[in-house]
Amino acid sequence: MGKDWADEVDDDEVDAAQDLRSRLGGLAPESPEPSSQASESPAVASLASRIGGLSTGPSSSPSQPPPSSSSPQRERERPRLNPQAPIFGRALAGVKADRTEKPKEATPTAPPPAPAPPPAQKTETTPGTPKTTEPTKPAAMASADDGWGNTVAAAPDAVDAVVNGDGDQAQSVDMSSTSGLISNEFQVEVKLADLQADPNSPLYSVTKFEELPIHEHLLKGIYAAGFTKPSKIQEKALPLLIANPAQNLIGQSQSGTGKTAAFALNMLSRVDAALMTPQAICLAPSRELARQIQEVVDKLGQFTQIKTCLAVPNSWKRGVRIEQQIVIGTPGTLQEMLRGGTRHFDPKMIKVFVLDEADQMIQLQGLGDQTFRIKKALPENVQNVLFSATFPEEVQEFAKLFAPEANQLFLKQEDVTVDAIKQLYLECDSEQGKFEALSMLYDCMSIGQSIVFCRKKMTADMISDRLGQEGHSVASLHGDKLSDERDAILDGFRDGKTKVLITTNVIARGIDIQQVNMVVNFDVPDMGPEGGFAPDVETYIHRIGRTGRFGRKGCSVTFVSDDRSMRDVQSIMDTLGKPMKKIDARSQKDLDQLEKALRAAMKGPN
Ligand SMILES: Nc1ncnc2c1ncn2[C@@H]1O[C@H](COP(=O)(O)OP(=O)(O)OP(=O)(O)O)[C@@H](O)[C@H]1O
Repeated sequence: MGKDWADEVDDDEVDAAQDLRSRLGGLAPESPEPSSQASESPAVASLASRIGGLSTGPSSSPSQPPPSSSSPQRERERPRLNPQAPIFGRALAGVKADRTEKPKEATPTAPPPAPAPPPAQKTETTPGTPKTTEPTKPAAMASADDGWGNTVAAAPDAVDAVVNGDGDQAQSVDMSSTSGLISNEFQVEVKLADLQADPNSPLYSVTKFEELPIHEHLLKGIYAAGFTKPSKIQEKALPLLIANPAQNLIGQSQSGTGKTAAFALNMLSRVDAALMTPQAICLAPSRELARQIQEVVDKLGQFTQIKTCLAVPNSWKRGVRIEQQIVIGTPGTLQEMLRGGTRHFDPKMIKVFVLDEADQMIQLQGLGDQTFRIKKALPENVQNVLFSATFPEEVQEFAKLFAPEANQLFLKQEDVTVDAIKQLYLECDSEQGKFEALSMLYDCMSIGQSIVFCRKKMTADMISDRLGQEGHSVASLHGDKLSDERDAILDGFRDGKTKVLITTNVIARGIDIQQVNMVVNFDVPDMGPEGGFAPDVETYIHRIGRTGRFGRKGCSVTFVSDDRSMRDVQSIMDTLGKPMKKIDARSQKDLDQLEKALRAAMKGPN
């Protein structure tokens, strides 16, 4: 399961390694004061030592960033990127030369007009600006090779479109401008109707929202959000969640399939807007995810009088009574709120307790301790709702203890990843080779938007600085940044002001930015020192799940640079039962193929 040993955690959490079962039984020792920042484990340097043995690449210490003093020189020597030219031939020449052998009921105030679903064919623009345009025109597309020998359709000119092999979806990207830091106009059109009609799709359902037991004010919110039909998890979970008497639920569904709306609608259905006190709590592992969930709840609940309160560091005032019906936050801040007894709100009024990313929220190390303490303050008959894209077997057992007699919706292991995400791995010679590759990938990464995940905050900053020096539009986000800064960085990325976000596991889970069409694992995720640095399959699943949201396509590229990272990737492939396409950074043919495949997978211009 995902570990937070490097930087995954919210900045006000504490670690605890107590036995979960005993905590479930009768815990409640006084909780420690949360620290103000996530700490960097000293063990994070160990990747460097593992890589140390390899490669004849440029001789920087693998644990260190490439020497910055050498960068400007290299930058001057490197030809400027030309969007028309093949990317990798130029880029990795040095790498190739250096390569050696490698191993309830809402209380409405005004009666609403009867809600009506939006048209089935949905067009979305950059978040927040719903816009209707003509559907994409697959007929205008020309056939092309996607780089792997599959035929895809490619549209010419400014709007390039690709229909996937099954012809089940049409998307287009309009890149009116692809250069400049803040000037791109990015537009994605998605036709979901066909996808939602495919019984094998996690987005499929036989039901309409009106057939679910949802209040008409919430139906209005659903349609205002642009949803036409429920996804599979929504169709299955909502009737179980909303039924009375309330029952616990543990729900698993692939990343990007609409779990948030499922638990948000349940909270909105169960709280009473006439009562000016919290009645539902939703916990998430990061401030970014908590903010996002709040936005979803606010949007779906916009035709009710229900209000939400964000409980993350610097978002609330100590001593001020909380009157909003739904509190969404991170465990450390919730604990702080509850530390004053009933001063901020009466926890005995809570009816619903939701854990998003639940497997992480109840894990032994990290957030679990705080989560369990909060649960102890709530009434025994609270409805416990646990959602995640991943529930490793051992965590399923804990989840069932946390939410006794829960209705359970679990996926088969082979179904946990979304097929629309094309998974690749790129063999590099060394850490330095990884930087070279990343720099050269930038043209592909910036066709839409991309997230680059690294193990360490320091690496994220260093990559960001370096790409920035090359004139690229990037930002880094991790737990060492101040709260306001973190918010501004993610908002800027959401708004498309930044094309590439370099980050740690802090936003590996839950973050929903539809235009992200590429994820790069600069480092293969691992379990850290407590997990013996074993590959972290769950974190891998969540990381790549930042793309391919609700039927969109995307691709992930995982960098390997030594025997160990290769073994880790192999192990992830074995666990998921899905091969990743290998790209050899030494092979011009492979690199050309990669570029072609990435462009095809990301609907970029060919
Ligand atoms: N019924 C629907 N119709 C269309 N779009 C939907 C529907 N439900 C959710 N979405 C959209 O799908 C996207 C992904 O939803 P969400 O973030 O809830 O996924 P998730 O399952 O929680 O993913 P993760 O496991 O990564 O947290 C969001 O942009 C959301 O607005």
